[in-house]
Amino acid sequence: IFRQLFPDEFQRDVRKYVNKVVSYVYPYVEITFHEYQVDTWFERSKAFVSIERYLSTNSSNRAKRLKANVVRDCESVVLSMDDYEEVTDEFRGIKIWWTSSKSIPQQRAFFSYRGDEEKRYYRLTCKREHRDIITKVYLQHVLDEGKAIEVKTRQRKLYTNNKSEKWSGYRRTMWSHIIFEHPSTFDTLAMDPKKKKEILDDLMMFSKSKEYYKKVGKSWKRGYLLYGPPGTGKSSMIAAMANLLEYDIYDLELTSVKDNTDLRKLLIDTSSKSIIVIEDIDCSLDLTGQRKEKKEESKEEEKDPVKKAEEEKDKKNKGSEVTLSGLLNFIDGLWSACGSERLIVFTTNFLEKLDPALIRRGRMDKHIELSYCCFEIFKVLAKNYLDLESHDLFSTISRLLEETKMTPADVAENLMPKSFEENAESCLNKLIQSLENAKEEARLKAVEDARIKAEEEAAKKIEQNGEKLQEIDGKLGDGGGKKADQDTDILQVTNTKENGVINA
Ligand SMILES: Nc1ncnc2c1ncn2[C@@H]1O[C@H](COP(=O)(O)OP(=O)(O)OP(=O)(O)O)[C@@H](O)[C@H]1O
Ligand SMILES: [Mg+2]
Repeated sequence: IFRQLFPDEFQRDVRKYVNKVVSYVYPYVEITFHEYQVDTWFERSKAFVSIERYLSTNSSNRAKRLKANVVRDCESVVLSMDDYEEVTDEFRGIKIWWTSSKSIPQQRAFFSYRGDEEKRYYRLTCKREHRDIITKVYLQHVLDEGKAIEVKTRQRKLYTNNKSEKWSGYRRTMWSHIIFEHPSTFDTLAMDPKKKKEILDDLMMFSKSKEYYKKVGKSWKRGYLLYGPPGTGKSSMIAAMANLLEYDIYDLELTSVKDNTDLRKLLIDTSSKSIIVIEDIDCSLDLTGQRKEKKEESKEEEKDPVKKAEEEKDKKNKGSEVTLSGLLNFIDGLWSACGSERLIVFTTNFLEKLDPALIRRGRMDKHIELSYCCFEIFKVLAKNYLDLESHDLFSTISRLLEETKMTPADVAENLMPKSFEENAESCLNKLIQSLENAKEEARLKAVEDARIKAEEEAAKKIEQNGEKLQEIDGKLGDGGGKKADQDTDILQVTNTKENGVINA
């Protein structure tokens, strides 16, 4: 009626004054939280995510229309407020209204980008007189609660880094992830119980030492170096650590990182409560080699410029230019202090191949050796795989494990039933057979090695004796028969090749 009765200009003026009067007497304050902020529009606003979580737990039974998200592989459903829904919350006797809404763009551009998608937001409304307590106390409470709920309900993720070249452009992602669902735990991990307890205590202590690290002036992170032959449980232990502490895993593939700067960017983009893993660090990059190469290069004289350009091009194509110093800075440089509660884990099969600087305490605080299967490890595996705590065959297995080396992976493989006919005893017999085979193989190998060694030594002696012979020949030749006659009465030289002994 208003629109029909009054001309446009008048309507505009009336609206302006009505708004002024309303804002003067309107007893409420409104605060809006957008899903995407202007400066970080490739990442959802953390406040928005926290509010979403908070409202979904605290108000979902009051809202009438809900949205459902299925998490953890269809195991549970998380409900959140649907768009244009309103719920009320109460904080210290103050009533707060939350509405969820979205602004829809007027027209859609042909090329879609974040700017023309629907923009969701939450709006908080409260009475004006409560403004201070709401902005200073209540909002912090909502953010903290939201974060705590996230920790409780979050799906843990396993990340891997994308190749540096793929980072550019809109929605750049340095890390790709899948939901982490490895079943390994410290219960299923077979290792010496004493050692296991020590590691468990160490990890639990770390996760509860926020204040302690602050007090001693260290950033809240810890380095673990896991070393041992293939198949001794290094990767399984990382999964068990992540499951114990409920951390995410960042599996860093060094060869895909272009240079030290990109390595730093990757580090900044990792979240707290995570494990950064570099597997087989000795094979990832020839870090020490690169250091030598650089030294040699600097010594070289001026190179032909064409050759130099070609070499540089080659280097670029080769991929990673990450250096040892870049990696050292990654672990405990100034940038490593960003974020907190992080474990850095390296694994290697060859401890001796690593640069001492890389594994010194402070960088890799705890060195854990995972080695061949002993009887203690076997007992855990037998319990896990066959539900056996004792058996007559255990003593034979114990003796054989002392006499031969077998990795826990091999033992586990033998203990696993392969058909419905197999039972615990047949699996144990299978293991005994494998152990005996391994023992026999080891014996034959030792005999072969000894034979090769003896041959090498014999060859070496013959060579040395040949040299001695030449020396004596020389003496005889130089001084003439006379001198030799003075020195020796009889000189008889034989060289028996079989035993490499010289008789002179
Ligand atoms: N200590 C162990 N406890 C329980 N299972 C183990 C253990 N060691 C090995 N296994 C079994 O062997 C398999 C291989 O182990 P894992 O991948 O952890 O070895 P790894 O030490 O990481 O080897 P690599 O050095 O080759 O990466 C796992 O699937 C696991 O089932
Ligand atoms: Mg492994």
